[in-house]
Amino acid sequence: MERFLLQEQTEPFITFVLGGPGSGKGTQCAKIVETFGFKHLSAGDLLRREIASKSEYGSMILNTIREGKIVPSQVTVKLIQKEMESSDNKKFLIDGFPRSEENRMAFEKIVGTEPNVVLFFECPEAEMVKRVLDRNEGRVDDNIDTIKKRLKVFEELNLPVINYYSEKGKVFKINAVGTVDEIFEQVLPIFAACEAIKQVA
Ligand SMILES: Nc1ncnc2c1ncn2[C@@H]1O[C@H](COP(=O)(O)OP(=O)(O)O)[C@@H](O)[C@H]1O
Ligand SMILES: Nc1ccn([C@@H]2O[C@H](COP(=O)(O)OP(=O)(O)O)[C@@H](O)[C@H]2O)c(=O)n1
Repeated sequence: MERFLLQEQTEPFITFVLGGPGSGKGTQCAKIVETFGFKHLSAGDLLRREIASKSEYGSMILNTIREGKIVPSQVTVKLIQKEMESSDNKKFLIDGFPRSEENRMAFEKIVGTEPNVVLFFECPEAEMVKRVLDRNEGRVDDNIDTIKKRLKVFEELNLPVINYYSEKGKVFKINAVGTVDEIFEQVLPIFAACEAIKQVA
């Protein structure tokens, strides 16, 4: 018992990875995981997994994604929280979340913490549209009509979250145009210079 009480509790290190649809968040997350050993939690992947597992929320989530809208925060935050709690790795890359101020406030309330770092992949709309249409993963939302809706939702609901964290000095803005390696060259020094990551198990 005493051994557990004496065990050091380290705070998690949380990075939110934001950017419009197709800006390259998932691609860069894979490189960050490879280099810095984070646990990657993609909100979109967790929601798609719920649809595939035919959970009680599956059809609601599918309809919401088809419309390019945002799934109720309660549902998404619970999925993220469950993954965080069951992970031994406490360095988290939370990708595609928070997508709205409602998402952000629900995370802060339910998980009870703020991110250490927010990465924002800034990409022109035409490039995002091209990448999403070329993605070819058979996603129900990678078609021109849904992309237009997702871009509108990004501008109206996600940019305010980026502004909120910018005012807190937490946002690192990355130019998402270029090769995957060129973009990662901008990401690398952010984590390489971060002493706090080294304190986290
Ligand atoms: N720097 C890049 N240049 C060109 N295409 C890219 C680049 N980064 C990612 N892609 C491609 O663009 C598409 C969207 O990238 P992805 O990482 O899935 O974006 P997001 O997670 O932001 O939706 C994928 O098909 C990916 O292979
Ligand atoms: N926090 C989130 C993340 C994704 N989603 C839904 O999942 C869809 C796909 O998100 P994603 O992050 O996998 O993909 P991209 O739009 O970044 O390409 C979004 O358009 C939303 O419908 C959500 O509702 N809430």
